[in-house]
Amino acid sequence: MQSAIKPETTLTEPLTMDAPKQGLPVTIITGFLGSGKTTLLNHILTNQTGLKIAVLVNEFGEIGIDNELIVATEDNMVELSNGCICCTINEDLLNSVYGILERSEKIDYLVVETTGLADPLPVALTFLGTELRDLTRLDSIVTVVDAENFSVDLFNSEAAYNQIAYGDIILLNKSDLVEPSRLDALETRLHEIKKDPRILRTTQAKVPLPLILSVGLFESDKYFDAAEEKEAHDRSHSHDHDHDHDHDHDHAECDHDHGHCVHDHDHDHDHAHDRAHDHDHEDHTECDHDHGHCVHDHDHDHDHHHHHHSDHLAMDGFTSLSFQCDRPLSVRKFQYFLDNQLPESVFRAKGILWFDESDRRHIFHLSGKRFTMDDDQWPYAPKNQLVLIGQNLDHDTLRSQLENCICLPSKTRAKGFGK
Ligand SMILES: Nc1nc2c(ncn2[C@@H]2O[C@H](COP(=O)(O)OP(=O)(O)OP(=O)(O)O)[C@@H](O)[C@H]2O)c(=O)[nH]1
Repeated sequence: MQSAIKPETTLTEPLTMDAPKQGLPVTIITGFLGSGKTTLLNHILTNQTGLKIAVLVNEFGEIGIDNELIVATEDNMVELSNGCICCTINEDLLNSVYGILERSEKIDYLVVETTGLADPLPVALTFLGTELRDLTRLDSIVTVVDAENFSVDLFNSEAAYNQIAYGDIILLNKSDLVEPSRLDALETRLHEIKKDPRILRTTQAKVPLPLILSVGLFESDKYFDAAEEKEAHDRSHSHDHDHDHDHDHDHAECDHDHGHCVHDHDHDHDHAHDRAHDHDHEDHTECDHDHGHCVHDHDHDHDHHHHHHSDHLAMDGFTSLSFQCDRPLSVRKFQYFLDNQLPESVFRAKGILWFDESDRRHIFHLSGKRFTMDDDQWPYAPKNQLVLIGQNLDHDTLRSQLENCICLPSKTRAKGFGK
């Protein structure tokens, strides 16, 4: 494991500390797959009243499940991007932020949720190393840690390591799932990665919002030498927050029509030793008329030459498989899939599921070995959307296993398959 990058070596010029930094305050939420980033986002959106918050969400899976998992609030706006913001100072992210800044309605705060596989540093540098530094003020990086699944070796990933190393605040989340002794051990481990970490133990990412928003930790802590006093400016944001309403599952309506398409987007980040820069894009489109939907496969190979962050997670072969279907699944077959077919290499899954046996919308999450299924009402016509993320996935096998979970419409269908 390489040690963390010294931030001062990555910034071309230090910011002047004389003038208080103006601009849109930004909080970056990072953390490994399934740690609770979207849960934290929903906590913020639900409880932070009085501020107009813009949200940028970057997802690794490519069918945009998150837009259905993020609570809809009247005041706030949510933008989703599927571009890969994990790699470099990113045009897409830059453009999305400009889009927000240029809106006529005033936005008070920006929250960026990165994918679980992203190194937060390039995201931070997008705000610090571009013209955005005059228009925004990076407030803090909040890192969500899954207390149950956090692994000792961090998947041998520098991205996961940097999520901890650059977290101004670490939420040790899912503390309900583990013994206190495990929490103590994890804190010890976090101390080894990071001196004086600010660690907050949480369940469902429920943290008092004044502890994580407008705290001005980012600038003062690490990225700039100047031992400047915290600007009074930072403090002048007054919020009235922390009404801990219960979430009432007010799901955003999806007005995107994804058609009947299955998108499959693999990110293969391949860091060769010579750091040769080499992009390899492949697009396959197959149509499977028998099942009445399309299959897009998008393989995305990056080959980076960043000296500092060499070991991306995706280097270890993390890919995502997206499955969509406008016919119901059989509960029994899906159960069989979970119990007997789903490989351990699938580390994370999330889905909106439609079962033949139920008229409810089922929300499926898997992180590590644990899965949960919640349900609510369909705000639109039922369909299935599922994303599986893991290492070295056998996409073809998984896809055919998932297709075998689909209920056969009727005996009149000519071509039977599966049982
Ligand atoms: N038991 C328990 N479950 C939690 C807690 N926080 C989040 N979860 C669940 O963990 C699962 C993943 O949470 P998300 O908020 O979607 O995680 P995420 O980090 O956004 O996931 P990705 O975007 O896929 O990386 C969901 O089923 C949550 O309900 C917690 O404190 N305790």
